Amino acid sequence: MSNDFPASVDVDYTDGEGESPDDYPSIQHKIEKAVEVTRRGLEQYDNPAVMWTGGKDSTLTLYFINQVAEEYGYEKPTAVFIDHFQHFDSITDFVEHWADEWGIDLVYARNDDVGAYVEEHGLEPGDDIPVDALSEHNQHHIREILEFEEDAFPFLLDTYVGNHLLKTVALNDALEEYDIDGVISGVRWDEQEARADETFFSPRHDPDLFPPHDRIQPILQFAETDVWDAFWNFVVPDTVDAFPDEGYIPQADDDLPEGVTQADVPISPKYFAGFRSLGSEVSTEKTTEEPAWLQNLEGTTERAGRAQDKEDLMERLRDLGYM
Ligand SMILES: Nc1ncnc2c1ncn2[C@@H]1O[C@H](COP(=O)(O)OS(=O)(=O)O)[C@@H](OP(=O)(O)O)[C@H]1O
Repeated sequence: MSNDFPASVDVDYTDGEGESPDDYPSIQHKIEKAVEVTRRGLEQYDNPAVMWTGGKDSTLTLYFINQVAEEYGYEKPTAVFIDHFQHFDSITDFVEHWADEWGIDLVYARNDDVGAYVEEHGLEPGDDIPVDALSEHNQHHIREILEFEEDAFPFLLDTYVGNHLLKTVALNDALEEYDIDGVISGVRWDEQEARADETFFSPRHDPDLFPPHDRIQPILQFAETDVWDAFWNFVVPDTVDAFPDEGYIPQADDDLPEGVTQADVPISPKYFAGFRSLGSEVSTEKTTEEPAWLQNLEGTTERAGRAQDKEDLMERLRDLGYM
């Protein structure tokens, strides 16, 4: 691992070590830290980018970026949406609408080689993709990096080969193409065991695995319930004039302030419909129709249906560059 990348960056890679959401006892403490990390990130990296899915975590992260950029005069980073070909349809409409509204340059990262095979053969999620039909670049990842020996793998996101090719390889290629040195993402300590030891600035410097870069993770300290608190008390009132400044928590999609519709609120319609997290169309389940923020957040799971979370799959994917 190279120790001199990026030479000019001055961040503390141990910041957040051994901490958990409880070390930030109020929403104010959590927000203060998010702003501090975001500000340092925008200041220290030449070309940071934010990983944005339209999900609640990355949208909250983008809110802090917008605030910091506007207050301190930084350029807003490009937002990278990794299109893995299995998103809910409404998600791209959501990100395009809010990118436009917030003046964000949005780019799509895709593994085009896999995409072309899927398209040409009309594959559905779960169908097999033969390894030897893919490019040398993808075969290198499958054989040398993942050490996967079978002839084919399923076109599914939440699997070892599928997730790596559709998301990590697409991300790595985008880092290279846009020369990105800081990847700002919305990962949180409480959402996944494999993310519980992350620090606010985290190095990814091994050039054999990815274009060397750092991860900037401003909302590690937010538990799921804090994310919703931040939305209804800060993000939404700051974005939608008709919302009271002191915050307001709607009980349903028809319980918005006079004249406001769901489309005016920077929260994906999927959360209004009861989804707690937005993975892929085939891997994400909802267990109730109740809006996400009203569900029993502490007593039930946020990531129902995510096969990635099984065994040590997430750990292995993350070692190879996943978020
Ligand atoms: N496809 C894609 N495109 C761009 N950015 C992405 C992508 N997948 C993950 N991320 C980034 O990682 C954050 C956490 O993602 P998740 O926990 O929902 O992802 S997953 O469980 O690993 O699928 C995620 O934030 P949220 O999606 O808001 O949770 C992003 O900052």
